[in-house]
Amino acid sequence: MTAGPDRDIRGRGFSRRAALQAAWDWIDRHVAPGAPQPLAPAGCAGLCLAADVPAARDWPAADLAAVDGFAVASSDTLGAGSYNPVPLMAAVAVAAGDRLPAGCDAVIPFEAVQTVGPIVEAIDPVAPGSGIERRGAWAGAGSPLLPAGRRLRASDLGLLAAAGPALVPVSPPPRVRLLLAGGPKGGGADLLGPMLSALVARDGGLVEGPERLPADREGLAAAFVRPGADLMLAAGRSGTGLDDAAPPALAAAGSLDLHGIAMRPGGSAGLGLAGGVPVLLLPGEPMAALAAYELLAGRAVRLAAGRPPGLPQATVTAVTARKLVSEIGCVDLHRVRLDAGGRAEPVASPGWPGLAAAARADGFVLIPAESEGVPDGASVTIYRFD
Ligand SMILES: Nc1nc2c(c(=O)[nH]1)N[C@H]1C(S)=C(S)[C@@H](COP(=O)(O)OP(=O)(O)OC[C@H]3O[C@@H](n4cnc5c(N)ncnc54)[C@H](O)[C@@H]3O)O[C@H]1N2
Ligand code: MOO
Repeated sequence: MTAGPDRDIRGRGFSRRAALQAAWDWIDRHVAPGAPQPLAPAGCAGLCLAADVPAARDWPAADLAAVDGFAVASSDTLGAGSYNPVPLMAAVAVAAGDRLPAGCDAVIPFEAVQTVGPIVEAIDPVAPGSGIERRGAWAGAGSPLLPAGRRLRASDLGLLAAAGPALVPVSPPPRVRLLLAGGPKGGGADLLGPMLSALVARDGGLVEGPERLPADREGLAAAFVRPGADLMLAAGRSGTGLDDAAPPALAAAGSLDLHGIAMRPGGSAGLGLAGGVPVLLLPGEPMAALAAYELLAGRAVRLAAGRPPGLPQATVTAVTARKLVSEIGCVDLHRVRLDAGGRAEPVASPGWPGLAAAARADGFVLIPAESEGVPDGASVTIYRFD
């Protein structure tokens, strides 16, 4: 058993750690986006659609010229050829984007006609629909425009202005309370506030804090039960030391459902509920906090924001320059850099702390729990830090 709400493991150490997959399952069961809000699309860049959005009207709204030339009835060009120019008495000069005049069903580009004085002559027949954009060609009223879950891109805002409804249902950004428990020891600077705030914002959360609190069980428990947050992250004092107040504080405020996760770095992370709100406990050691954010907390923030739960980093495949050793039963996060030959070279072992090593790395490779690692020359997926 991992520590439950009633068992204080301070001074005893972890007897067993939960599988990372079990922590993901817990997050997927307990975290959901907030009720959809109808918002004007202009303010929705980066937010996620909470439902499918169909086109509200035909786009284009009418048949339009797609080229600069002469709008014609295609039947008027029948039999035209360079030896049989056909005068087009009803041709109307149009520019691309103009509404097609009544009675016309094609546009002949300037290059495909000859003019004799004021007379325009077709030197080739045109098919109906040639040189035009039909009404509803890009989207017909009621047809699917954007799917639920879509994180709105700049171009989507254009699409919605063209053919979407006045208001779209979006998942509101979750309010993420960021608590720093205890802070750095030995008078160092706080690294976790800036780093975790940026990560939460990256994943679509609205940061409340960071709030610095002493490593005190009552004070932390009070911060956990305070209403107003959709999700909470508490970083620092998450381990098994005598000063590690965050796990017992969460147990007192609600429930400590998992503590100790089979991953490196970040293995002293935990999770539970306070006042019905999911709480993630992250280690204080900054590299462990980064790993636990990426592998656990980030998933919760993205789900709460209505985003896909998987890692958001761009990936690249590379061949290892050296063996990546891994501990069986534990997901290992290897910081790697790409060497001059484009090969993945480890910069530090998963058990070695330090954010400085992350700064020297281009990304990370994840070795699954069942693997002893990968040999040199093997192909791996790198999640890029940038
Ligand atoms: N018996 C065992 N001891 C430890 C284990 C274990 O499995 N058995 N795991 C180790 C691992 S791994 C880690 S990681 C740490 C986790 O420690 P905590 O989460 O309790 O972290 P703290 O005690 O708060 O501090 C550790 C370290 O981090 C620095 N820190 C904390 N907050 C900040 C901050 N806001 N900004 C910058 N740096 C911060 C702090 O100065 C400490 O150096 O437990 C091991 N022990
Ligand atoms: O939580 Mo500790 O890395 O396992 O660095």
